Amino acid sequence: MIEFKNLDVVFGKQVDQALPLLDSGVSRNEILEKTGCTAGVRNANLKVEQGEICVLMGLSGSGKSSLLRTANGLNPITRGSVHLDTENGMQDFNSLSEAEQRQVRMERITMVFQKFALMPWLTVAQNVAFGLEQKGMDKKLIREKVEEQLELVGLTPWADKKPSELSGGMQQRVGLARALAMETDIILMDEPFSALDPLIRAQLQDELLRLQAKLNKTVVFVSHDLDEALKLGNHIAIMKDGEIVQHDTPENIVLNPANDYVRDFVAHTNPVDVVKGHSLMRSLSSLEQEGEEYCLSHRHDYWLELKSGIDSARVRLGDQFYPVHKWDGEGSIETLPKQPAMVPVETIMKDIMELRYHTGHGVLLHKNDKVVGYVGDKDIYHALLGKLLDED
Ligand SMILES: Nc1ncnc2c1ncn2[C@@H]1O[C@H](COP(=O)(O)OP(=O)(O)OP(=O)(O)O)[C@@H](O)[C@H]1O
Repeated sequence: MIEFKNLDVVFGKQVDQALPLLDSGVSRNEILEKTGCTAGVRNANLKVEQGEICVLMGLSGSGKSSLLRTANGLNPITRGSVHLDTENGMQDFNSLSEAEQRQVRMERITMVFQKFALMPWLTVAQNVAFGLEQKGMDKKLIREKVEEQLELVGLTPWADKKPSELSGGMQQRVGLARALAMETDIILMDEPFSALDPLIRAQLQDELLRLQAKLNKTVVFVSHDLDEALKLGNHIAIMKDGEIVQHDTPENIVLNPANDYVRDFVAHTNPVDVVKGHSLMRSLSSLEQEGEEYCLSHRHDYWLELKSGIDSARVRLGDQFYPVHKWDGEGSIETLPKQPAMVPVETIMKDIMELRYHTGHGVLLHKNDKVVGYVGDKDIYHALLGKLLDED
């Protein structure tokens, strides 16, 4: 976990003069005019939990990198604090001695850069090994770890090549492998995919999500691309002129923008691509229950029968029973049987609508193999009419 508390970053010589202006709400431009200082970050408060990807998003110059770089000491903290999970619990990074800070940086945090920052004279494997050697790790162990990481990002055959022999996307995979090899809990990513072309970029985003599902890191990810933020972020913090103006789930950012700045960002985003099953559904516990059956629709005499586990689930329409088909997102919806579908709660609304359309049934949702809810037409219409979050 990492937490930024009341954090200000002011660049310039006359910081003492700039701070009172910052506190009285004077604009960034005026502070610059009066003192020559730039308010990079203003009173940022942000907590990123273990297992979460938090995307810092905003226009160029909004302070994303300045905030990110305080986490590992690349930018000075003018005021406020950054707290990190260490073996001694949560600790204020600035209160540590220099030696402790160095150790925390090495053991708790790694960073992936936009321009990869690989060493051109070293091979792929040597680049991945570099940080581990700095740590003083045993040679044999390093070899094992490097092999493991290269395997994880699909670069095993390229281990002995130089970075210049690799494409941009592959070089960034090396950057990712190098960061993962350090086995730190926290990974800072400063526009890591921005230099890549769209197809490779999408592949690396998928790869990051796949790795994250497995590795459960605390990731702070800077991006100026809303689609990327919506795809990757469990939470998104939108920054403007150094301030975090909204910190929220992707769905809330799109459906309930906090101000016009955020509204402009999301104006062209289709909620159908963003809203997930867990926000749409009626929860199982809220459905009327009769014995082993849960009511999906009284009007249609439509019920979910759940005797024991998820595999026993079936749906009854009048006196006709339908087995439930589990779908995990692989393959095309059009080829699925015309039976009620059971999908993970994270499934996006677009897929849920397509499942509803194709199967002729409402869609059941599960989390870790437990049935948790149901999405019917009513729930879809509610969301489309923007009523979703008002009701929660
Ligand atoms: N080392 C520095 N010295 C002086 N000013 C700086 C420094 N680093 C950043 N700034 C200023 O702080 C403000 C925030 O910059 P920052 O790089 O954090 O924004 P950003 O949102 O990451 O932008 P980008 O997307 O362009 O990288 C800008 O006005 C920038 O000029």
